[in-house]
Amino acid sequence: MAHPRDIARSALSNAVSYSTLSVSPTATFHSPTANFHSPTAGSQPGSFAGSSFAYRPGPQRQLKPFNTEDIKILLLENVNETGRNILKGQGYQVEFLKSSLPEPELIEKIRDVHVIGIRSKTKLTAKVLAEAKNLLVIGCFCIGTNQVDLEYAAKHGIAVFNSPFANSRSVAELVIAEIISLARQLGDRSLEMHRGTWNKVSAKCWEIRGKTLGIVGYGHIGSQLSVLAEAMGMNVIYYDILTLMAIGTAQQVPTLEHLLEQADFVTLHVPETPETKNLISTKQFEHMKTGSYLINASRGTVVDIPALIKAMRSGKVAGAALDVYPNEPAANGDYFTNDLNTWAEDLRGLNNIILTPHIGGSTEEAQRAIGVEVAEALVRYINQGITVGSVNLPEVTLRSPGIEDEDRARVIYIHRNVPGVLRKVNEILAEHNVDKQISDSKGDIAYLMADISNVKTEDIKEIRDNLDALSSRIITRVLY
Ligand SMILES: NC(=O)C1=CN([C@@H]2O[C@H](COP(=O)(O)OP(=O)(O)OC[C@H]3O[C@@H](n4cnc5c(N)ncnc54)[C@H](O)[C@@H]3O)[C@@H](O)[C@H]2O)C=CC1
Ligand SMILES: O=C(O)CCC(=O)C(=O)O
Repeated sequence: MAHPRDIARSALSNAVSYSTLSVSPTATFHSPTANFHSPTAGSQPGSFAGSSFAYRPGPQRQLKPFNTEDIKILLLENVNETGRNILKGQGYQVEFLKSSLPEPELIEKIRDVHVIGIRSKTKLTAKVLAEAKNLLVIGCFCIGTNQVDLEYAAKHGIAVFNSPFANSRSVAELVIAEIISLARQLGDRSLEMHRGTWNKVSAKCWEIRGKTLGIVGYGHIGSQLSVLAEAMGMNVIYYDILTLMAIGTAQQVPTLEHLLEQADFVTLHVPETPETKNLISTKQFEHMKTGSYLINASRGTVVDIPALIKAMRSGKVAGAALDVYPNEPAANGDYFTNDLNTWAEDLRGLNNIILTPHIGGSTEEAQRAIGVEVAEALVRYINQGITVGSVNLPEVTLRSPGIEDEDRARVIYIHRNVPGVLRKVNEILAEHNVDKQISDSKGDIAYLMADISNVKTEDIKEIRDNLDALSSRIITRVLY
């Protein structure tokens, strides 16, 4: 018996209507530049703002198997208007909420939608996704994707996209500000003045010139930070599980301990994974230099906060800046207290600690660029089935048929990666002319895309039904 998800999705891909012709859709495979300022560019159907790679010059047909207004999108967590405008410009139904939702409300809403857009707070667990019977695709309007059960999503043919580096610069700049602020105890001095106290001190206040910055995780953010820190006269060392090319005169060190023993400032830029949980805990604080500083703008689980509190009380750590926490409030105005994290009051009572509400990527430039990048990826996936940039499905693309190419259809078949599938699929497609075909796999999941010609509207149902009947099938979509 067909799963309700499949029936709902089938309803979309069975609707037989040739879509209107549009201007040339081109593809953006790189983050738009950070100074992208046009909230409306790219909002017209089939055009993509900030495109850096147009893979077919002439006019192309926009492939859609449905009426665009049937597509329901839920955007949570105040997704930037650049993204909202692109999705609305396609004619999709877009519901926009400023905050994340408690799980019961999320489950209620996710049942109904084909697309969900989130940022870092909304947890799309297997339990939540199991209720999302219509869901085709998830857009994470941020870098991190740890909040989504990527494996469950892939196994159920739900694509996940993110914006891999549009906010990296914003995070790196925040960290530079924090390094100086901690070295000069700016947070404490400012707080004292706000309370009416003049406290002019130089003891244990330092220049950052000549100090060593230890970067844990030398990816997009870590390497960007490396450049900025060197420009300010710091020596940079980094630790990463991968061997990575050093930028400038930075040096990779072989172990985390080497880094902790040498660094005056330790800053964390790793993803949330089982390996990075409590990456910095009691043992690691022991390795740190007395009077050094810790900055965490990665994920809250990476630092053992009770251990940090002890290390700061003992003077081992002279200051810290935290932007992320194991449990974060759902919305602005909510409280950050012991109800959320049992140690919150102790943390707030420490000296020289900068606490920010997960604002590392919160700049106008970053949010605008992320809005464009993720919304464009969603449009490409919904309208053309292109998975380039997906974090959980194989990355597959084909150039779209031109407007003159009639009687064409694009078959998308997401399936379990088991032997013999291609043969069976090609038997089904054999009655038509297969113009182009591409297939790729990622672990247990494979994604096949074929553009076929010589297809009549009445053939489409048969193709779908035959593909749906294969035991390897996860999702079938036919776009035309
Ligand atoms: N505070 C904020 O607003 C923001 C926070 N973030 C967080 O920052 C994290 C890092 O971002 P990017 O630099 O863009 O990621 P990235 O993927 O470009 O780089 C992460 C680096 O960490 C390394 N790594 C992974 N596990 C490691 C381990 N156990 N030990 C040492 N190195 C390890 C990887 O090899 C990689 O080089 C994101 O995953 C996200 O969680 C990202 C953007 C904004
Ligand atoms: O600004 C946000 O919503 C989340 C930023 C972040 O942590 C990320 O991009 O991974």
